[in-house]
Order: sequence, then C-alpha cells, then structure tokens
Amino acid sequence: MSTTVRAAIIGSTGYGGVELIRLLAGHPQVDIASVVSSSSAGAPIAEGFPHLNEIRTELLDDVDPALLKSKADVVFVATPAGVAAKITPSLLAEGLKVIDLSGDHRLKDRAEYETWYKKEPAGQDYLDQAVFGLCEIYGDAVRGADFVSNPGCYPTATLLGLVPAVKAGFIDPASIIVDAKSGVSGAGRGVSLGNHYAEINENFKAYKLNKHQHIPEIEQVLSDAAGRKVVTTFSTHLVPMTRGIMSTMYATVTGNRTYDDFVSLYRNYYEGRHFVRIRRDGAYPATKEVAGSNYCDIGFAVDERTGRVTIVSVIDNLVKGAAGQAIQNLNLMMGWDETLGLRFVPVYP
Ligand SMILES: NC(=O)C1=CN([C@@H]2O[C@H](COP(=O)(O)OP(=O)(O)OC[C@H]3O[C@@H](n4cnc5c(N)ncnc54)[C@H](OP(=O)(O)O)[C@@H]3O)[C@@H](O)[C@H]2O)C=CC1
Ligand SMILES: CC(=O)N[C@@H](CCC(=O)OP(=O)(O)O)C(=O)O
Repeated sequence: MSTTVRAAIIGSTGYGGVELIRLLAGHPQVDIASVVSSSSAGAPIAEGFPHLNEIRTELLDDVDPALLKSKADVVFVATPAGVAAKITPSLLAEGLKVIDLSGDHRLKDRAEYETWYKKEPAGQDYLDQAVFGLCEIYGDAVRGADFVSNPGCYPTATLLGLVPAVKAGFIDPASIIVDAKSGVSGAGRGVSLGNHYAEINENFKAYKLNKHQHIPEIEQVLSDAAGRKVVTTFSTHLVPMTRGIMSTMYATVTGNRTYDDFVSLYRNYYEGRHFVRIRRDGAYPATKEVAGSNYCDIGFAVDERTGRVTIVSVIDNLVKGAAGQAIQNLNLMMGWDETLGLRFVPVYP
C-alpha cells in the first residue's frame, strides 16, 4: 500500500534546507507541507531563491510546533548547532517524526557535546532516543524509528570508508589518519571572513586541526565497530569548490591483505546497498563523480612497501552528507525502499 507523507523543513532557507526542497520535490511519496523560517515567516520561499520561481509557491511558516503538527507528519530540522536540541522535545511531544540534520543528537555523551560544540547539550533522554542514521551501517535501527539524527558530512564520507575494514580487522584502528577536504557550501549559507570569495578562491587551507566537532562522532562509530575505544587524527581542509567532500584515509594493514582483499571485503559489505559504489582495478574516485547525487564512492591503494592502505571516499556534502541521507533515513523510517526519490545520476561534468 502506498502512503504519502507530509514533510516540514525547519531551516528551509539554509543550504541543507533548500537542498531538501529540491530533492523532496521529486519524491514520489512525500509532499512538502511547510517550509519554515525563523527570520522570514510570511514571505514566499521563491522570493529569496529565484531558482524555485514558478516551482514552489509556499509562504514560509513560523517555527511553531502546533502549526507544524496541523500540517505535517515529519519534520526535517536543518538548523545551526544548538537549535534542534531546544526545538525537538516539543516536536516529538506533538507526535511528529523528526530527522535532525545538525550535530545536536549525534553524540550520546552530553559532556562530549559540550566539549566539542561548546553549547548546551540536548537532554539525555533525547540523545538515547535518537537513532544515528548512517544508513548503510545502522539502517536496521533506523527502520521504524520516529527520531533520527542525521550524521555529519565529513563523518559520512569517512565512516563509510573505514567501518568495513575496522569491523573485519583489516586495519589497525590506532593507526588511522584522516585527511578530509570540503567544498565551501559545507560551511552553510551564512557569510564569514573565512569563507568569502577572496579568501577562498585559488586558496587551499587547513582548519580546526585536532579541534573539529566531527572528531568525537567519528570516534564514537569507529569505537563501536572496533569493540574498543578508538582515537584518531582527523584533519579538515577547505577547497575552492562549491560542493563535495573527499576523505583520504591512511592506516596500517594487518596480516597480508592485498588490494583485491580490500575490494572484495567492501563489495561484500555493501552488497545490495545502492548508494555505496566501490571502485576496482586500481581506480579511485573524484568529487565530480558523485556531485548532486546520493552516492558515496570509495577506492583503495595498498602499498606493500609501507604496509599501509590509502582509502579514498567521496560524497556530495549537501546530498549524501545532508539532505539526501536525511531522505534515505525517512525512507527507512517509513519502511520504504531506501532509494525512493534518490536514484539520480551525478551531475557531470
Ligand atoms: N552544509 C552542509 O554541507 C551540511 C550541514 N549540516 C548541518 O545541517 C545544519 C544546517 O546546515 P546549513 O543548511 O548548511 O546551514 P545554513 O547556515 O545554510 O542554514 C541554517 C538555517 O537555519 C535557520 N535558523 C537559524 N537559526 C534558527 C533558529 N534559532 N530557529 C530556527 N531556524 C533557525 C536559518 O534560516 P531562517 O533564518 O530562515 O530561520 C538558516 O537558513 C547545520 O547544523 C549544519 O551543521 C550537516 C551536514 C552537511
Ligand atoms: C566547510 C565547513 O566549514 N564545514 C563545516 C561542516 C559543519 C557541519 O556540517 O557541522 P555539523 O555536522 O556539526 O552540523 C565544518 O567544518 O565545521
């Protein structure tokens, strides 16, 4: 039996929210019932986003859980850190399903959130209730859930690239180093000195070394996969492009695993999962090969000389890293095919 779900988007005027509008507009079983803005309620959404002219005519709603309950079944919360922790209890109390795209419900330890995000954490009940929606790893827990915490963009690329090898004991978890790069849309639509054109164009810079808020999220999942506490070096860089993340990961190989062993391990692990594509024959992926799509593409290089493997994982930060994975989570929550409304081919060139 087919059902249609009515969706509301809080933070609909941000990059993640606008991407949700683009993707949900093509979803066969979702109606966009409310687009919400804390600063522009009453204005037509297309006013600030001319690319939606003649396509979306909705007026922006205020952030009002009771109003949202009257219009919607599920709420995507695509707001800056600290906001979802405050709004989510009233949304859940109204009986709405919630998918939080921010970092507010990913870390299960409140003290960790306080340390890395420097904000007031969500209540422990809500952290316990939120299912961490890294679909290809925790999809079984997402099925039928009412409240999902969507993973971060960097953790999505990084963890999909590392978890199979860590779980299978193919690499030493203590040896992992992650070198990650993001396009500028990863920083959101707000302008700051660090992300305006003259600072970014023809420039390439490292930032938040050893301080990035995604470090504990990555370690939380790697520890779960390894069955023991894992700490890792995770370095982030800003690249002068609009979309895309590449995580290049280095680790010491255990035993005599070959390149072919890695390819078959990952192909088996992700068998039947449409959105993870494993490169073969020595090829590794580029960000353009996933742009605009919900794919995560992964490739390997095993160096017998050093005993290390290099794993390259790419995603579009706004799709698999945010809106696309959030919709994949909705599909799982509803018991639908996880690819519903998401089977588009990357934009190329
Ligand atoms: N950009 C990316 O690639 C990714 C982002 N994320 C996370 O998703 C979330 C959204 O990111 P992104 O879209 O890039 O961010 P943006 O800064 O582009 O947009 C966030 C939106 O949130 C709304 N907002 C701000 N404060 C409040 C508030 N107090 N109450 C309600 N709404 C508020 C604003 O819209 P308005 O003023 O209209 O209310 C704003 O447009 C963030 O937590 C981000 O870290 C996660 C993965 C990837
Ligand atoms: C390029 C860039 O600045 N990216 C952001 C990603 C922020 C993000 O998505 O934060 P949460 O997942 O914690 O919500 C950053 O590195 O902080």
